[in-house]
Amino acid sequence: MTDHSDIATRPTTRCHALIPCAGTGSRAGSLLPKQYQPLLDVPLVLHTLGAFRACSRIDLVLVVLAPGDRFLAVDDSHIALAHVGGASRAESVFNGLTHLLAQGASPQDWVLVHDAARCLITPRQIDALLDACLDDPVGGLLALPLPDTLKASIDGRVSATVDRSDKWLAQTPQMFRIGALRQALQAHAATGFSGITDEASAMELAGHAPRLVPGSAANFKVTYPEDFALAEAILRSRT
Ligand SMILES: Nc1ccn([C@@H]2O[C@H](COP(=O)(O)OP(=O)(O)OP(=O)(O)O)[C@@H](O)[C@H]2O)c(=O)n1
Ligand SMILES: C[C@](O)(CO)[C@H](O)COP(=O)(O)O
Repeated sequence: MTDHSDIATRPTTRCHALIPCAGTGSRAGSLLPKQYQPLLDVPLVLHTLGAFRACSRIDLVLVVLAPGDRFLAVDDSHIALAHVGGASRAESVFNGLTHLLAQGASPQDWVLVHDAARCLITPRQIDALLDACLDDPVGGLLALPLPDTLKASIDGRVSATVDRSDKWLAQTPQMFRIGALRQALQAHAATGFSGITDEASAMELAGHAPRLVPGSAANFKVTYPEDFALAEAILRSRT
C-alpha cells in the first residue's frame, strides 16, 4: 500500500501556463504581429489567454513578450507579462521558464507551454491534457494523427509515400515539469536552440518519451494570411 504519511508536508505542485508571444508573424504577412491582429474585435492573443483563464487548475499565465512590446496590456492578477522574448520560440520559452523560477515557481511545478497564435484552444482540450499527464512521469502534448496521405519529395517530385501510421502533428499546449524542461532546453542554448521547434523535441533529445494526447484539428496555429478568417469563423460559431 502507498504510504501517504508525508502528504501534509509535501509541497503543493502547481500548474502554470507559459505563452510565447514574442514572434513577428512573418508568414502572416502583416505589419502588426499576428498575435495582435483583431479577431471578433479583440487581439488574437486575448482569445488564447481567455481559454487558460477559464481553466481553474492553471495558477498563473505568464505571457512572454518581445522586449519593448507595448501592444498588450492586461489587468488580471492571474496573468503576468514578461518582456523576455528571444530570437527564437525556444529561446522565448527558455527565458520564460527562467522568469517563472525567479518569481518563485518550483522546478517541480508543471508548465503548459502554448503558442499565443493557437487562439482556438479550448478549456476542455487543456483539461484533457492535464487529465492525461498530471500522473505521467514525463508529461506530454496535444497532437493529431495525420489526416492525409504523407509524401516525401526530391526536387519537387514525389520520391515516396511515407507510412503515416506512427506519425503525429505536434500541437500545443505541451506540458512538462518546469525544471526538467528548462534543463532540456539549456543543453541547446549554446547552439541558439538549433533544431528545437517545440518543447517535446528538447525533452526527446534529453532521453524522454513525451505522452501524445489526441487534440483537435480546430486547434491550428494561425500562420498564413488565410488562417485569420477561418479562426474568426470558428470563434464566431462558438459564441
Ligand atoms: N522569437 C519568437 C518566435 C515565436 N514566438 C511565438 O511562438 C509561437 C509560435 O511561433 P510561430 O507561429 O512560428 O510564430 P512566428 O515566429 O511569429 O511566425 P513566423 O515564423 O511566421 O514569423 C507564436 O505565438 C510566437 O509569437 C516567440 O515567442 N518568440
Ligand atoms: C510548437 C509548434 O506549435 C508545434 O507544432 C510549432 O512547431 C511552432 O511553430 P514553428 O513554425 O515551428 O515555429
